[in-house]
Amino acid sequence: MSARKVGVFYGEKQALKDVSVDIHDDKVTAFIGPSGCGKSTFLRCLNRMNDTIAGARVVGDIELDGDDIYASRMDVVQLRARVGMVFQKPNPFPKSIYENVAYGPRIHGLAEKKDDLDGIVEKSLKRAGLWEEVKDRLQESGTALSGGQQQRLCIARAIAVDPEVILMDEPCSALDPIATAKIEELIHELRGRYAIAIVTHNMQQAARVSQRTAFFHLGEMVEYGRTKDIFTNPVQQRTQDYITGRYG
Ligand SMILES: Nc1ncnc2c1ncn2[C@@H]1O[C@H](COP(=O)(O)OP(=O)(O)OP(=O)(O)O)[C@@H](O)[C@H]1O
Repeated sequence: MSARKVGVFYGEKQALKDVSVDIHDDKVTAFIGPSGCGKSTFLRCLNRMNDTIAGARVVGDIELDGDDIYASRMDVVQLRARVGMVFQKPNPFPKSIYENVAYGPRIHGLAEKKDDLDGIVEKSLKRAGLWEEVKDRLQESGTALSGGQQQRLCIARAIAVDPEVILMDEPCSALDPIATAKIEELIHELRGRYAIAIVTHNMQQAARVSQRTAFFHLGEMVEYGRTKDIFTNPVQQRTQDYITGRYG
């Protein structure tokens, strides 16, 4: 995906200006920066989730495989399958584990027969690292799982519709350290198969999981580059100040 000169307004107020970033196929891209700098606002531009916020307006260009995602002919439901999203708080549907994963492929017509659907559910749960824990209880409610399991279920749900990109908005902030480590491990495993963009408050996490990092401050994207360079040799003073803990 590529974003060029993206800006977002909430009513009259401009929350984000002139952001240009590439999300590479085989890399994890982290968005870091202090609270309120616009990381989540930018992430939501990438699958048009800001469309759901009254008064939000997006300017600039965002392309997925060369297609303008804001073009009027773009099918937004289809787009959100191609660019899946995982939120801060795990949000499984109040349905069975099986249904949480099967719902998307069913409405997108990805399975003709029950066997096909079973196969997609199993594959998605395996890729999300949850299969072994739930294979004997697929009919139990998704909401009865632990927080970390629920978040992996949400990742399986995103994977099930065969996305190209997965967006993660602080996916570990509601989880304990063990569940967090599992999600980070999973991000490593998913890289290569999906392009991943992750918003995180946690700089150590960004350094651990990503290969590219974009640093946001006050609605601007201050610096974007290889994660190693951003954390060891940033070009901008504001990046340096943030990573050394002077603010945020
Ligand atoms: N729905 C909304 N309506 C109005 N203003 C909003 C809305 N969502 C975000 N904003 C404003 O846009 C700016 C950027 O917010 P955003 O949530 O994108 O920042 P963030 O960097 O993700 O912060 P955090 O790390 O705290 O989640 C903030 O000033 C915020 O108050």
